[in-house]
Amino acid sequence: MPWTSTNRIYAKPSNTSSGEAGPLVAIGAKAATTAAADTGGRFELSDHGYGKSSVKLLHVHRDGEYHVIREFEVSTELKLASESAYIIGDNKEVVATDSQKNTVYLLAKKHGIKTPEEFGAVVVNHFLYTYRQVVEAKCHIIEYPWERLQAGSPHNHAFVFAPTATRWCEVSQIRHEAVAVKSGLKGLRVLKTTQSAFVDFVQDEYTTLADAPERIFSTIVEAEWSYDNMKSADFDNAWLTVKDAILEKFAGPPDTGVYSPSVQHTLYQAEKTVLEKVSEINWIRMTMPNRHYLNIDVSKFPANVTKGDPHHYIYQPIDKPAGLIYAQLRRRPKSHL
Ligand SMILES: O=c1[nH]c(=O)c2[nH]c(=O)[nH]c2[nH]1
Repeated sequence: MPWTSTNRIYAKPSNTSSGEAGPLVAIGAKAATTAAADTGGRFELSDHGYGKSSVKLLHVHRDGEYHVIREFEVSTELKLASESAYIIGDNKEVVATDSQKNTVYLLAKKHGIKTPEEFGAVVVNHFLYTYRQVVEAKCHIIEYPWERLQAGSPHNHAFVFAPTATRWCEVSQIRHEAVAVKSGLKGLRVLKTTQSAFVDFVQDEYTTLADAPERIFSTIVEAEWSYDNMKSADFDNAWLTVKDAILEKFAGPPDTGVYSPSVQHTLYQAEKTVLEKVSEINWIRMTMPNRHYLNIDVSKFPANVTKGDPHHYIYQPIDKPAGLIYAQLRRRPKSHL
């Protein structure tokens, strides 16, 4: 799976007996020549990696009668210094994807799972410092949205699936570098029936859209962000703060709402709120597809059939196409003036 790794966050972990890798340069150099030799110099492997996808895992923490659950899909990926498995079919340095799956279960049993981000760091650290042939390890985790059942008061051990939004994270580490963590949410679908407009846009020979001073606003929000300092980050709190900031800037106060002049502006407001509220986040990127709900044009029908109860408004939901609107907001580097 094509992960992109970005900011390296905390200092590299302390060495373990098997972790340091002086000979890696030699192994890497040998590997680089393997493909070239096999193809007479015509081709080279420009990327490779392998792992186990979607290892499903339920973690139950039992503290007397009070139980806490978190359910995940964990994917692992390793990059080896050697290309030999690909080029000449030599598996002697290959940590089997089946072993990677087992490792996920065993690390969860050993360390528990406080947050997906911290568990991801445990997983990538383990692979890098157990196997000297691994040059890069990645872990992608999706969390299933279980919530404690409220039966008058919070239930000790029963939960309800509440898929408001899906939480995910990507943790990666290159040997001798710090862990990089990216967190995200997806599938946050929202709609409001007023306090949304889109007017004063370009009018030219390509334009048919009329100014809409009043319209439905609906979107399915995706957001991803990265942390400045993994050690001081409160990942659960950050995720909830991002979700709440998006909902607050989309919806506004319950009685009056908040006016949106465009999807672009609402998206920016949400990102700004996140950077103001969560100091550990150094950038956030959000995507808000504009899911259109069209007014039904009844003007061509006779008045006697279009006349109805003025409380009823009927719109046509449109799946495709959707507007695609995104932006990334980051902190400016501090000026040294
Ligand atoms: O909020 C919006 N932004 C746009 O850029 C756009 N374009 C469009 O057709 N409708 C909208 N709505």
